[in-house]
Amino acid sequence: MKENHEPSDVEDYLTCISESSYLMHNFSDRLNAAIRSKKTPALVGLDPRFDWLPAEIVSAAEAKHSSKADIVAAAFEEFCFRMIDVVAPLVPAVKPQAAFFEEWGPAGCAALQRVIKKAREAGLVVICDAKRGDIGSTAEAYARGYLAGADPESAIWAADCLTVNPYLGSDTLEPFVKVAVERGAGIYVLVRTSNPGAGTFQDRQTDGHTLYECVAAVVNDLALNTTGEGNYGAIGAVVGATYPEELSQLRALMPHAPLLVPGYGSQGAGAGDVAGAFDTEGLGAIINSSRGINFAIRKAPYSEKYAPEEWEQAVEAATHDMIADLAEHTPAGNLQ
Ligand SMILES: O=c1ccn([C@@H]2O[C@H](COP(=O)(O)O)[C@@H](O)[C@H]2O)c(=O)[nH]1
Repeated sequence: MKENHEPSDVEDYLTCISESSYLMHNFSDRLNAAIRSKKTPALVGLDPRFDWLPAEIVSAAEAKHSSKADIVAAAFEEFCFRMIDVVAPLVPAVKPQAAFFEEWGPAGCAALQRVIKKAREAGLVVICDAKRGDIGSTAEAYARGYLAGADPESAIWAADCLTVNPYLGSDTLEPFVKVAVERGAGIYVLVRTSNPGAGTFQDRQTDGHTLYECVAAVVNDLALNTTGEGNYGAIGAVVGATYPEELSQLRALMPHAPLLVPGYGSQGAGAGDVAGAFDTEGLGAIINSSRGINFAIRKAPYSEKYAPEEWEQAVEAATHDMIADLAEHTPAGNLQ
């Protein structure tokens, strides 16, 4: 693939920044240190859904607030804070899903901001899943707003990393790459998503290559040019666990890109499906589960073992089970 990828301004730009001292704060180096320290690539998504929240959290929010948006935002914040308290000792990173917070306007956005801050203070790497992307000059505003990287004071949203939509073209990735490298932050570019209709556009072929392979080639170039101490760059790829063959193919096509792999658990993928995402050390990928951890109490075996008010114990047990599952069935076992 790489030989078909035409040189671009992105590459010229990367030649300049590759000597920058900012690379000492490389996102992948920080993420891999966290993965090694927790001995697992399990990533907990923070996807609060009001109808599924514990009753005590909802009643406490209702007692303090009158508008629906304020009630929901307060409940989301409390739920996520308590999720963070449970999972921070166990996993390297969390992924708040911005959509659930944005739905509730300014109150929801303020809650998201505090959740990100709390997660960072708990020592977690924070990946904000907001799937941003726009023409270059606008993309830069997104990048400046979300990407704080090594210094949490450098951006309002203060995330370590942001998910990015590449549909507008490789030039629109440039501002994200620039800000990420300057601040020691990272981005995960959508390459092969986990949804059932992912292939509608992503599998379309041009000159014998699918669209997702073309995006993967660009991502790997960006990753290669933003490596720090280790093999992986600050620019990674989102690749769904629900397409295991493509996941293994993309691991090989993007040897320098860290992978963010959603689809484990509630979307049906298991540990065997994500084994191909890792290198032999058990690095190179983080595996996300959101509903399966957040709302473990709603499903067997946790619903049988714990009372509804013991939902945090269910979260803890589900996180331990995911960690053990990945350790047993994937190269992540080599981290133990
Ligand atoms: O291809 C993609 C990209 C992002 N997501 C997001 O990940 C979580 C998955 O949640 P589960 O409850 O574990 O299914 C969610 O926030 C999605 O928006 C994805 O699923 N697939």
